[in-house]
Amino acid sequence: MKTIVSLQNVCKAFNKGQLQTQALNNINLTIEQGEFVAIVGPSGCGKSTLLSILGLLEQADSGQYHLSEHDVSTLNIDQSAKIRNRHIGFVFQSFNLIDSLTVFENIALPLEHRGSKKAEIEQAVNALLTKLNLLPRAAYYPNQLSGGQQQRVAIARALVGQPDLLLVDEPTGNLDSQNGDSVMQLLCDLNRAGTTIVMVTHDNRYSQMASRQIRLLDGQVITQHSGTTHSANNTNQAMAEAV
Ligand SMILES: Nc1ncnc2c1ncn2[C@@H]1O[C@H](COP(=O)(O)OP(=O)(O)OP(=O)(O)O)[C@@H](O)[C@H]1O
Repeated sequence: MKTIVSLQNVCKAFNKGQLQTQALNNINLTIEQGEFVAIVGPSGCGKSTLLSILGLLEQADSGQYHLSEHDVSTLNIDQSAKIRNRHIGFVFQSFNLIDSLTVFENIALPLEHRGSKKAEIEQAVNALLTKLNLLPRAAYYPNQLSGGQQQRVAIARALVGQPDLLLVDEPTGNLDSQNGDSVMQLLCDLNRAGTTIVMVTHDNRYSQMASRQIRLLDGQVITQHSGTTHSANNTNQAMAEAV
């Protein structure tokens, strides 16, 4: 099995005036291809910082980060952007779609940045629109969509470049429970089809649907549990049991 993420002794501190916060303290973590990992823990324990480092939005102060076969511990901004575009898809709680672009154009963005050919972009975007039941909304703008539809567009945008790793930050945080459940169902389906996912969530119901839960406290990994390998049935069962 291919290792997608390898973190060794990763530390990250933030300085504000005289105050220093050790957001991550010696994190060691390996994530294999095809895993669905939930990162959980109380507010301030370092979940978002860890996701930002995994997504090359922040750099660790010390330690090693290998993403697929690349040592990405010490990249400059341009190198990080290039690796991020090729290897990482990011889904945010607040969707982060561009309001002035249509659904199609939003999803196409990562491939536009990559300089892909028009025909290739059309094929990839249309395939995802079909897969995620968004084809009838291709020409809509984000503010003409429900929250659940917007999050599906954001997921399509994150996937269009066929990343090695999908990073998902509180994907259901801005959604009602029905739309939240359907976005989680989509993530489980994508994982079953092979997508490697790391998700930060406060929602115990949803973290149980991942194949592994990593619990942080004060910037350290305190426990790791393997959950059930989800099938369509036990995804529904996990939701039902957790209500
Ligand atoms: N840019 C920053 N400047 C200063 N301190 C920061 C910064 N970002 C995070 N921190 C601090 O680092 C620690 C970890 O923050 P982080 O946002 O990673 O936690 P979290 O587990 O994601 O919290 P939440 O669940 O509330 O989103 C916190 O104590 C936070 O105050």
